[in-house]
Amino acid sequence: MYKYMDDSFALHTDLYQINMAESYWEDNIHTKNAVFDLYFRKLPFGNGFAIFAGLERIIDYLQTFHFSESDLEYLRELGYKKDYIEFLRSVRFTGNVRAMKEGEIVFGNEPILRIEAPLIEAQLIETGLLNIVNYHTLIATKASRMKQVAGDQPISEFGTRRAHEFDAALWGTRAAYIGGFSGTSNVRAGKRFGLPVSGTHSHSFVQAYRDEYTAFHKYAKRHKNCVFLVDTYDTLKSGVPTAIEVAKELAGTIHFEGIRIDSGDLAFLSKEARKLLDQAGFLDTKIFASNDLDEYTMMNLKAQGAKIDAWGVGTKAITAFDQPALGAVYKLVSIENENGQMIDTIKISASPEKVTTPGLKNVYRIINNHTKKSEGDYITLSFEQPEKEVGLHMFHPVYTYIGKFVTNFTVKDLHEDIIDHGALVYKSPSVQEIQSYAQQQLNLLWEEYKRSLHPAEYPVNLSQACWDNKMKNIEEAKKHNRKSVLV
Ligand SMILES: Nc1ncnc2c1ncn2[C@@H]1O[C@H](COP(=O)(O)OP(=O)(O)OP(=O)(O)O)[C@@H](O)[C@H]1O
Ligand SMILES: O=P(O)(O)OC[C@H]1O[C@H](OP(=O)(O)OP(=O)(O)O)[C@H](O)[C@@H]1O
Ligand SMILES: O=C(O)c1cccnc1
Repeated sequence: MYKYMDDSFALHTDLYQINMAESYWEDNIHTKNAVFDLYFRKLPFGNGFAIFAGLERIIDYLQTFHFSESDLEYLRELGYKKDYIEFLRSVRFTGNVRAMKEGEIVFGNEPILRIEAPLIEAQLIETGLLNIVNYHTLIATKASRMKQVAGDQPISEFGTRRAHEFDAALWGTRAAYIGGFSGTSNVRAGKRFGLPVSGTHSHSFVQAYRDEYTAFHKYAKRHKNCVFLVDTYDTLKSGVPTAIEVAKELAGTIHFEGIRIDSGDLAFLSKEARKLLDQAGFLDTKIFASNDLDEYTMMNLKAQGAKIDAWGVGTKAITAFDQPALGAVYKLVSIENENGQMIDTIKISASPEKVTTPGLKNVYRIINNHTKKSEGDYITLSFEQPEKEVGLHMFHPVYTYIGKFVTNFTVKDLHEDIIDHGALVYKSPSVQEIQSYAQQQLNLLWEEYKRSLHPAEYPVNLSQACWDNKMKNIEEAKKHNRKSVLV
C-alpha cells in the first residue's frame, strides 16, 4: 500500500537531525568527538524520584543503527544529494555509551546517559534516544507511585487496550513491571520479556452466556484458577452469591482464587463482598479491584478500609494520565576543536535550571556509611575521584549557600559502561532483576524523598570543580556572545 518498507529505525528521527548531519559532513567536522548528556530537568507527577527504564531498547537501537536501502531511496526522493546519501549508507554507531542501569533511581539534572561519539552519530541518535527514555522512564515512575500505595499487594497491568498503540502497550507494560507491578494481562509482553501474565474475564463473557451462573460454570470447566467478575448485573445481590454458589458446587475441582469488582463504590462493595465470602468459608479468596484506578484512588480506598487484596490498573498507568511527558533533553556538553582538543560547551538560559552543565562528567551516589542512606548525588568532572576524598562539600548548584560537608561515605558510580567504541560490553539483566534492583535502590533513600505527596527535594549537587567549570563557561559564553541573554 505504501511505497517504502519500514525496515530500519534510522529515520525514526526529526528531519533537522539529517540536515544538521549533512552540514557536519559537508564541513568535515562530522568525525569530531562529541559528548552529549541525556537528562530530564523536573521530576514527573510531583514525585520525589524517578525510575530509569529503556536501556535495553536503546542498546538494540544503537547496535542495529543503519540506513536501509529504502531509507536511502526515500532520502534521495526528498532531494538529498547522492554523495551524502552514499556516506549515510556506511553510518553505524561507533561511539561510547555510559548509562545508569535500568531500575536506577534517578533525579533531575543528572546525566542518565552519556554519549561520546563522532558528532554525526551522536546527533543522529538524539530523537530516538529521547523517544525511548522519555516514555519508559515516565511509565516506570508512574507505576512505582502506585506500588508505593499497594505495598505488598499485587498490581496487574491491564492497560494495553488504552495505551497509545502497540509499542506503547508492549514497552509500557515492561516499564510498569520495572516500576513494581506484579505482572500483566498482555500476553505478547509475557512472551517477549518473560513477565508473569494473568487474567480474569470480562463482562462480555457473562453477557454472552446471559447469566452469571452459566458463565462462571463454563469458565471453571476449562480454568482451574478462577477469578470471577461479579459486577455485571448486581455485585452483592447476584455476582458474589453466584460466585460462591459455583465455587461450592465445584469444590475440589477449581481453586476459587478471587472475585473482581470493576464498578460502583469499590470500598463499600469490597467490604460487603468480604463478609459474604468469609461467611461462606472462603477466607483466602481474594478481592480484586479495577476501574480507572490510580495511586490517589487506591490510597483513598485504603483509607476507607476497602477490603481489596489485589489491583488491576490500566489507563492511568500506561498513559501516565496526569503527566503525559517527562521532558528529558539531550545536550552537547563537550566537543573536539580544530586542534583535536576537547572543549566544553554550554547552553545559556535566563532560567538557571536550563543552563547546561559543561564537560565530560560522572554521577555518584554518596552513601553515608553509618546510616546506609544516600546523602545525595554528586556530579563531577570525569577526572575527579571522589572515592579518594575524605570529605566532600556538597552544595546546591543554584543556591550555593545550601550545603553540607560529608565524611565517612561510600561512593557509588551510577554509570556503567554499556557500549565501548560501538561494541556492546554490558549484559542486560532480566526484567525481574531490574525490578528488584529498583526496589533495593529505593532502600537507600530516606522516607522523606519517597512520599508521594510533596516529597523533600533530593540533593543533586555539582562538585566544586564542576561548578567552577560551569561558571567559567558562562563567563566565556558571555564574552564571546555580546547578545547573550544572561546579564
Ligand atoms: N469508594 C470509592 N472511593 C473513591 N473512589 C472510588 C470509590 N469507588 C470507586 N471509585 C472510583 O470512582 C471512579 C468512578 O466510579 P463510578 O462508580 O462513578 O463509575 P463506574 O462504576 O465506572 O460506572 P460504570 O457502571 O459506568 O462503570 C472510578 O475511578 C473508581 O475507581
Ligand atoms: O480501568 P482501567 O484502569 O483502564 O483498567 C482496564 C479496564 O479494562 C477493562 O474494562 P473494559 O470496560 O474495557 O472491559 P470489560 O468489559 O472487560 O470491563 C477492565 O474491566 C478494566 O476496568
Ligand atoms: O484480566 C483481566 O481482568 C483484564 C485484562 C485487561 C483489561 N481488563 C481486565
